[in-house]
Amino acid sequence: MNGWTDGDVVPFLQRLVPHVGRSVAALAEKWREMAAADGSGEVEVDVAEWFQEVTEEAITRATFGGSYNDGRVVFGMQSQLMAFASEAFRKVLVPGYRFMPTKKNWLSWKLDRGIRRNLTRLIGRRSEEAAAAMKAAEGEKADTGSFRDLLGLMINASQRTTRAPAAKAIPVHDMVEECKTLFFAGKQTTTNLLTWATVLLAMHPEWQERARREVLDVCGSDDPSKEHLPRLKTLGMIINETLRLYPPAVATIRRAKADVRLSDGCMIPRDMELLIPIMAIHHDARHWGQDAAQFNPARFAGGAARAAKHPLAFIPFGLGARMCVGQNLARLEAKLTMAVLLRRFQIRTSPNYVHAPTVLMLLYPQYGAPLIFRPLASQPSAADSTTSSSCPRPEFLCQD
Ligand code: HEM
Repeated sequence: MNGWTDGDVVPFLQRLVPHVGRSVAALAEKWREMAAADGSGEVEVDVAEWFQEVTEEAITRATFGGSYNDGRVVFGMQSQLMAFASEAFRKVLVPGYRFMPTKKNWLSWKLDRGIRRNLTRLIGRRSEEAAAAMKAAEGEKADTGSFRDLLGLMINASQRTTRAPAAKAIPVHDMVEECKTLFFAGKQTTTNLLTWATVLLAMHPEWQERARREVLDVCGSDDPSKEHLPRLKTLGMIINETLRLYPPAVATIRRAKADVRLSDGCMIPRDMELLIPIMAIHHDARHWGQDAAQFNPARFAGGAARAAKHPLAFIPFGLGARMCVGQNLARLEAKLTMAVLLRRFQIRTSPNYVHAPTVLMLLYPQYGAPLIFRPLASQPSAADSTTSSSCPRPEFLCQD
């Protein structure tokens, strides 16, 4: 998936802005109606649950683009499968249990077959369309290489390699697995980022107010567009500080390709697996100073690389060749979601909120994230939406 350039990624992400913006605005509208229906004029929602809608829509659009409706069916099935997997993860592991013909296992197998069948059919149809487009473009300077969605990127790469004698096409099976990986890697991680960022805004009203003022200054009476997002610097700092304190992926793994001797004399033999403890590095006072455990977005004012004493002390998306391919999409979703919500609501923690981060593959709030949303007096009209026009600079790609 790493064969894309900034020239491909920027327009691709920009096209997603209106879709993600609309889905957050729709969510906010539901909360506003719920608040209006309640005598108190405010509403308590568990954002850890509700944000799932936003991130599922975003990853489905990013992966399938024009085939969104077909993709939605597939990812709907995968969502159910992931719910079963996370339930199983909470239980005691009984070796071999997953092969037993229990009702849940039957259902999981059926869902898995359905996902593969639907994806294979979709990939077949899209490949035929891409081949026809490529044929039609032969002899012309048409750009069939640029992509509108991630599946298209894979299909284009496969079609190009089919024509290059030494290269191999990407097998359909691999494309199916890549689509499944994108959903798995992109949905819950981003839901957790949105959740922790909103919780932190609720806990820190001074930063919430600062971010809201910035959103109103930059966006005026409009909902945020792709031109506005790069200018929301305070929000960028808040998102980075959220990723530092509550990195959704708490660790990653590497295997040494060769013997390596570290500067302190410690020897890492070839093939040894190393756990990179992202969360621990992010909380290490030697890198972040004595306030390492405190929420202080200001530490990111000079950019992510200069926030800590060591430039690689901030690695929420990993690093190197296998670094997360979805980080710009995740940042875009987070900025857009926070900006849309801050324009509409005052946010505070509910008395029912218990601060208990826990690791269940990812970093979750153990008892959910019930927050209280009070609609602000001046609300954007329903007709307001995230609009698009040309953006000169690929600033989505910077780490703020
Ligand atoms: C806040 C959200 C996210 C976080 C914290 C996150 C974190 C990570 C981390 C830590 C890795 C491992 C990198 C390494 O080992 O160096 C990774 C890999 C990956 N992520 Fe993300 N991710 C996020 C969102 C996404 C999204 C939205 C997508 C989908 C577009 C995505 C797709 C992937 C893929 C495909 C890989 C494997 C890359 C490879 O092995 O080459 N991630 N992510």
